[in-house]
Amino acid sequence: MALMIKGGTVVNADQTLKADVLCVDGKIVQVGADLPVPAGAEVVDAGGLYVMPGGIDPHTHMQLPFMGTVATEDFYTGTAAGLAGGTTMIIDFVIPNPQQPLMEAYQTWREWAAKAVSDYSFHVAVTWWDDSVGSDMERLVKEEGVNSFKHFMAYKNAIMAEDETLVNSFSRCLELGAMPTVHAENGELVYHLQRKLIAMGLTGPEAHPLSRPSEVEGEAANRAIRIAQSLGVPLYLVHVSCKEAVDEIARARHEGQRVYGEVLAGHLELDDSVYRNKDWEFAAAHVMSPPFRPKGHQEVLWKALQGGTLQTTATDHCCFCADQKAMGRNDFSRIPNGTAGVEDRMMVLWDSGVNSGRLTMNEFVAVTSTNAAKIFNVYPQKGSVSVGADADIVLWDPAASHTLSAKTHHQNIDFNIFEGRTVQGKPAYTISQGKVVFANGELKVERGAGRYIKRPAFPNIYEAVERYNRTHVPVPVERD
Ligand SMILES: NC(=O)NCCC(=O)O
Ligand SMILES: [Zn+2]
Ligand SMILES: [Zn+2]
Repeated sequence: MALMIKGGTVVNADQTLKADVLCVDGKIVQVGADLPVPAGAEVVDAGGLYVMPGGIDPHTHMQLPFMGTVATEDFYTGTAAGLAGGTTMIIDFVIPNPQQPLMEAYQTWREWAAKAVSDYSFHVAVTWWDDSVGSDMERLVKEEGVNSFKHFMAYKNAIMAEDETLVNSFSRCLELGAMPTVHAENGELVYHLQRKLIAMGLTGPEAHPLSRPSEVEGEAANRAIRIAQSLGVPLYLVHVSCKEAVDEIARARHEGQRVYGEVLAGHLELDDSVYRNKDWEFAAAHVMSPPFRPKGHQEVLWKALQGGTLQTTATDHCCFCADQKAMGRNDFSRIPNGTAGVEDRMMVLWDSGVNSGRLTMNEFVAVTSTNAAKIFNVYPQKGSVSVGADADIVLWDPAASHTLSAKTHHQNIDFNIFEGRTVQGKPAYTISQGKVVFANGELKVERGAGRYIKRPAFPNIYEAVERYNRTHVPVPVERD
């Protein structure tokens, strides 16, 4: 099946050029000026549009069982919503219960994800430790194409990884050529502050950010970074939300450590005043962790993204509706944590990033797609409009505007944290595996068309990591 994208402007992370793009059987086979249209090819007129790599959201939680309920967005509805927003690949998370074998959890998530309509991949969480976990990590890397492992430093009495687990798992990641990632919040402190606030009579959503102040994230970010430094392993911090964590990443990078950071569209745009809204449901709908931060942190995050301290953008898409949020009516610590955004991320990033002059179009592509593809080692199969790449493409209309709203979005949730915001710049067409799956506001998706994408271990930074570690092996002092 051939698809010709005619007359557009190709925008990659490294260059912009006027070119046609020919896709055959799901791959890009030609990029160049005035390409002839093969007989029988479908033609899409990209005049006035930017032809960019489809977005990669490296942090989603479709149908996650969490805090006594299950996220409403599943792999079918969630990947469809992603396509409507120009995101053609997600990296979701397998999260085993403590003591559950990693392979068993992985198989469960693979079954759940079989209905996805766009390509997807998995990070696997390490929530506990013994030798069998290390063996399963090896199988996941070598047989299943998993090259990143997640560690929740928060959620005590549930999925929190203790320091012992972090040290063992990070070391195993180094041996296997995988990337350790962390949700950086000091779970012990969060637990303590939650109990203290409730004892003081603060039971509403306004207490949520007070139980997880930015120093709680800064401490955990520093701890994870220092553990990674001691072991000589690279590290990726998910949903970096505050100045304290940015400062730790900047310092580590300044000192030559390979540390990467992700920021969520929500953390860039919203502040913690949402939790003090008089409407309980509105405030609870914003409960996610780390929480939205006091005014000032957003600009720090934007500068860190612009300056390269943070490299990727994500959503942490994790949908809970009003009836689920109501589980925490009398105790904010029981409000299921999570907000949506997989459909909105690219539009918000374009509007606040490119339209404001914070990001060039090429930088936009880097932070919404290419950098994630590189860090998680699927580049240039993903994250690039180039010959040989997967034909996952978004045709972006910079002139069109769109109002983000729960009334019109495709996300399976009754709330939108960007409700009512009108953005300029949106996908006119989304192409997945060489097929038009979203055009002029209409989705044309096929249940199960999404493929599981294997991500090989030892991304190219590992060449340098291993060489560096080899030249820093301690040697015993020779004595008589
Ligand atoms: N972020 C959030 O509040 N929910 C999903 C789980 C996580 O990523 O921490
Ligand atoms: Zn998290
Ligand atoms: Zn998450």
